[in-house]
Amino acid sequence: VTEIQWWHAMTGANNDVIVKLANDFNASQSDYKVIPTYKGGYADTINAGIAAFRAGNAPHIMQVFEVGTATMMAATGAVKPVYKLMADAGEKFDPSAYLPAITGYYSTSKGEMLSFPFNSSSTVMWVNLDALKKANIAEIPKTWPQVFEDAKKLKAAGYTTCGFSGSWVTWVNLEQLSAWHNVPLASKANGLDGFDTVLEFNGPLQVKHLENLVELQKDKTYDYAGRTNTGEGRFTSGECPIYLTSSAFFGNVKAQAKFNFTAAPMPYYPDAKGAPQNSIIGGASLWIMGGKSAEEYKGVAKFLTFLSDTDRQIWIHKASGYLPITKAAYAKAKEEGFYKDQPYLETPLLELTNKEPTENSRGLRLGNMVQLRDMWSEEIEQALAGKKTAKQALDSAVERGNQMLRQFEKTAVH
Ligand SMILES: O=P(O)(O)OC[C@H](O)CO
Repeated sequence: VTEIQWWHAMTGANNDVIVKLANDFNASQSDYKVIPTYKGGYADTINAGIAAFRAGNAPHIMQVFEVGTATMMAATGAVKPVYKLMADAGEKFDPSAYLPAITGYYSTSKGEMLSFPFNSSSTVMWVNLDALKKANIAEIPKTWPQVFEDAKKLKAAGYTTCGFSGSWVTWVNLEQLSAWHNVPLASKANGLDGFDTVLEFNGPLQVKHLENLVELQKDKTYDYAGRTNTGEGRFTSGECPIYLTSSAFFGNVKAQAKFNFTAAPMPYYPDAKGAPQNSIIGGASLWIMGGKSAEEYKGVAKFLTFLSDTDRQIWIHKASGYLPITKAAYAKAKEEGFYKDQPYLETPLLELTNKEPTENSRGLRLGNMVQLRDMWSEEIEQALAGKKTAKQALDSAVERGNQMLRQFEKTAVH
């Protein structure tokens, strides 16, 4: 049996999904064995993978979050592009079978798919419906001003430590916020059109949004919940009744929340022209590492085909809240009437396709993004702590970030 190592970053309900997929694949044939290993959060996993590659013992398959895409693309030689893998292995593969909003993120401008879009998500607003009832809020808020107003009512109704919050602070409040309002995060289509991109997220919209969060943090109408998704338990425990994070929070919400819930579209500022635009994807894709044998690659290719199967895609979608990645799976989920029962699982798909994407909403691809996000988070934390104004924090995040981007341009081979 040829072993295939799969490093991943999934915990909770989504870890169960990974383990079941590997077990089912292993049971379906006897030539290959996929062995999944949890390597920590997304940042830990990419760092572990890069270190392992340098030491000559990289896994075959590595799950890399969407913002690690530029780093992986620039790592020529370290990776085997998916389109090449499938062709070399003689595995049937049609890139047009996948949803374009997803594959665009992971393909070259020529449409060559570099990584396999395994788990794509988008940001949604998770809502505790019982809490809304308790606070006499009749409608799910659609705009940011409504969220702020409702969060105050929720606080008064007993949710004293957190009216609303969210995970992945930069993803939600800078990256998705910018796309959803059709304003640039960075030039050159947020870096998709070239590594010589400059950050531009210190504009009026982003500054105003951060000012609002800073103001509401003072009495915990908003309460910061961290740089990654470790704060998500604050929604399922019932502490924070409105919570913006990934659609892939679904598995844990379903298993843990003892209240009625839904996932609504991200709020928008009604005075912003053109909002809401469309959201961008989050989640991760599978990168195939370089330097493995033809036999091992054959097994990896078969595993990617196994993952693309329509019914399996629907199962992943229903179990996790990640998106069905193929057009066939999305169409079948609709036909089955699935979204009539659970409309909230279609929310991220409707956001992604809300309008034809613009230069500001096709996606983003920035080098050193793991480090960028950490630094942006640090600046936002300083503003929330009252050590800097929102404008100062975002100006500094842009300036420091541009230096990191120029560093990436100098050192990356691309
Ligand atoms: O929780 P996920 O897997 O949907 O990922 C959320 C963000 O996109 C991570 O960068």
